[in-house]
Amino acid sequence: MSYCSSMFQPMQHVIVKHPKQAFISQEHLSKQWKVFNYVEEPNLEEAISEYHNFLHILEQHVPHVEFLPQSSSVGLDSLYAHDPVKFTHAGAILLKSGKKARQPEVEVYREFLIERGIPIIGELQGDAVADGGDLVWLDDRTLAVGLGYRTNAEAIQQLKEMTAPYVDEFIVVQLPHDRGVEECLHLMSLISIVDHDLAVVYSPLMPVFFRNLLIERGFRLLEVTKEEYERLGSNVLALAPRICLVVAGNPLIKQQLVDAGATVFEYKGEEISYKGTGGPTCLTCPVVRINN
Ligand SMILES: CN(C)C(=N)NCCC[C@H](N)C(=O)O
Repeated sequence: MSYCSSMFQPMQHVIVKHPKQAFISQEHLSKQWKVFNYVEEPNLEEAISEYHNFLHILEQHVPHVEFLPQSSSVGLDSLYAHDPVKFTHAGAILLKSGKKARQPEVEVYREFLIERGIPIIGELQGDAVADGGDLVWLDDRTLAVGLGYRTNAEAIQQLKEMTAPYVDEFIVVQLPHDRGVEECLHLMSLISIVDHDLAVVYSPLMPVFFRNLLIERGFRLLEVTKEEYERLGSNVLALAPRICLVVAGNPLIKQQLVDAGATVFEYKGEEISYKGTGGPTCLTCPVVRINN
């Protein structure tokens, strides 16, 4: 069995978490949204309705969708199932979030993966911190890792050693300070790969060397505007090559994707994406994508 080491191959198996299990109740949201640095308090009923539509699209394309359980040890951000682990060709690496309030999430994942017999190939140790949102497969032998507030140099060293058998090129990408340590900025906030030759990017926050490297590798870059970056327009989930899922309200990038030959699905993501700064890639943890 080969696990996920791609951002765009057809998704076969994905782990998600339902907002009922992550947000729990409106009372809980009222107490917790500031603790987790959300833009505003999400409305639970609306969040459930948005998630229903999101899931409908996901289930039409992905044969195996699994749900993380509710747990009193984790908070609102557990909705963003992408971050506590990263899949490689051989199985999952357990991470430790650079956001302290998210660190307990990995224990729920450990149990979940063990129960299902999904292999865990490694785990960050000591002071190392990293979020799944900072690890991007450029192809199945090339891993780009963002070095910023969520992923530190110690984690990068450990990840490099752990992934050595499966990775020919390990690229470290310096992330900017931008709005500071409290805000969520992952490498995946700046790039979404939607096919072997197509990526959505927000270039103003990207180092020149990385942008040039993407072009040299044959990626055509679709540029997101500042306004659409703020609305998570650069966070595009590929369900399969050029089959994309975006947060509604990003017409410019949607049109660019369509013009580049992509099929684009959209979901309303005010409560489940915008308010918690987590787009469709953040809501999903792909376990298996078939290598075509
Ligand atoms: C894959 N990407 C970019 C993400 N997972 N981002 C979402 C994380 C949002 C959460 N409120 C946080 O602060 O961690």
